[in-house]
This record gives sequence, C-alpha cells and structure tokens, in this order.
Amino acid sequence: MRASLIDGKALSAEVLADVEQQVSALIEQGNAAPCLAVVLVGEDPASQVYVRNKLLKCEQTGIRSIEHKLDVDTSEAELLTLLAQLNGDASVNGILVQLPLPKHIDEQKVICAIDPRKDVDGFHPENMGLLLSGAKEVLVPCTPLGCLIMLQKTLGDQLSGKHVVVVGRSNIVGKPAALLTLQQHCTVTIVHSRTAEIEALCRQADILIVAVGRAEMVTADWVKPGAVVLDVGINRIERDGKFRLVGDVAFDQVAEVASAITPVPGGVGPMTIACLLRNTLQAYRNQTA
Ligand SMILES: Nc1nc(=O)c2c([nH]1)NC[C@@H]1CN(c3ccc(C(=O)N[C@@H](CCC(=O)O)C(=O)O)cc3)C=[N+]21
Ligand SMILES: [Mg+2]
Repeated sequence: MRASLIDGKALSAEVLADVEQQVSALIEQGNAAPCLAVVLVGEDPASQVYVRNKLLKCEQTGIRSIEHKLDVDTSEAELLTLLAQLNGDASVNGILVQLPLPKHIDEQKVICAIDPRKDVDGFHPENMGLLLSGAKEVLVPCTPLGCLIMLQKTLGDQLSGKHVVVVGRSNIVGKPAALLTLQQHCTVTIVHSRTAEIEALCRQADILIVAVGRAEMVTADWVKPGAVVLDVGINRIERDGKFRLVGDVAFDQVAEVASAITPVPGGVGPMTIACLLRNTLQAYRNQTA
C-alpha cells in the first residue's frame, strides 16, 4: 500500500480530549456542564448503535446527555411538541434528532423546529445560510467538519489553492463540505449522479471527498496519483457470505494510488461523533457568551 492512513480513531480521540479538557475547565470554574439532548424515533438498529455511541462519548467528555426514545408511530405533532419543550429548556444546550425519521414525519419541518442556537447538527436553514455567508462560530454539520479537521491534520497549511472534488451534493455532507473547503481557499468542484465525465473530473482532484452512499463506487482509475481521499460512505454489504462495512471508495486499489486515505470503519465516522461533541460545547459557549 502506497497511501498513508488517515486515522479517524486517533484524530477523533484528540478532538474528544480537547473537548473533555475544556468541559472540565468550565466545571472547575463553577459552571454547569454542557448538555446534549438526543432524540431517537423508532428502533432502526443502525440508528440505535450511532445514538449509543454518541451518548458514550458524552459521558467520556463530561457532557451531560438526555436521551428521548420515542415510539416508531410517534406523530409529527408530538415530536414538534418535544422539540418546543427542549428549545425552551435553558439547561439544554444542544438538540440532535437522529435521522432518518419514520416516513410519516417531515424531516425538513423537524429540522426547522430546532432552535438554530441548539442545532448541533448544523442542518437548520439559518445555520446553512450562516455557513454560506462565511460567519464565524456557526454550527457546522459534523461530518464535513470532521473531514476539514482531517484535511488540516494531513496537509497542514497546504490546503490553500488545492483542487477539491466533492462527490455528492447532499445538504448534510456534500454541500457543506464544498463550502468549508472553499472557505479554506480551495478550488472546489461538486460532482454528482448526473455529472458528465465524472471520472475525468475526479481524476483532477488533489483532494477527493466521496459521499454518495454507493459501495466502492470510486475505483483507482478515478484517482490522481498522490491525491488525498476522504471516504464518507458507510455501506453494509455481503461478501463471501460475510457482512462487511465498506465505504464509497474501493479502498485496497485506491490506497495504491492515493497519498493518504481514510479507512472505513475508523475514518470519517468517529470524527463525525467527535465533532458533534465539539459542536455541543460550541453551542454552550454561544449561548453563555
Ligand atoms: N441527526 C443526525 N446527525 C448525524 O450526524 C447522523 C444522523 N442523524 N443519522 C445517521 C448519520 C450517520 N452518522 C454516523 C456517525 C458515526 C459513525 C461511526 O462512528 N462509524 C464507525 C462505524 C460504526 C458502525 O459499525 O456502523 C466508523 O466509521 O468507524 C457513522 C455514521 C451520523 N449521522
Ligand atoms: Mg448525491
């Protein structure tokens, strides 16, 4: 393998240690601990795993957490009532509603019902607008923020002027990843399922960020030798009778071409969770400023 591994587990531990240290300093100064409310509707097994991980990391960093588990047939109105209550509770600094939600609930309506100052996912249109306008101290979506931290750790001050190609245009990853790297003076291209010559465009990338949700779609011939590759995908596939977790990048072959690459698991995923806690601390600071 030619590429070096970008170790999301190790980097996320650094982010978490930093959060932990700041939280303990706050508490030593006589402040209440920051508090994150996590809302889970239904019993999707993957969502349960993610939520459990988030709560564990809260405990590890000294952030207080409140879990609200709601039945799968909870109505949209009931969920909105809970959010209004959490919005009004001054002891709650961050609110996360785990996605996806059951089909009978309008996700966009729910996202818009979270107080933007408590929106630790950074999904509220007000926060998306603040990110677009380049505001500081805005709550930024956790996965793209994790990607940016990984790039900064890998490339140091070498980000400026690099050509970033973002594969995928979702509101939660692709679009904010493009805006964050643009803010770091990268040249940014967004490509997606309708893009003509998608492979040729990807091959021009110094930095390739892949978030499409299709197992091992990006193969070695899509990657310029020496490129840095961040794989946001998490796909459960069956191979040789075993269930495996793979990314959107064909890891083994791309690792022979890239200069640095994130593994799946152990890459972007752990950074997402670490950034959620970082955002909770950020929300707390914004609220107490
Ligand atoms: N409101 C909301 N905010 C989110 O940030 C959010 C969400 N809903 N819904 C689901 C997605 C997905 N997501 C992940 C977080 C951590 C890992 C993670 O830690 N993954 C491990 C593997 C975990 C496994 O075994 O599945 C890894 O990549 O090493 C993955 C995925 C956050 N999301
Ligand atoms: Mg897409």
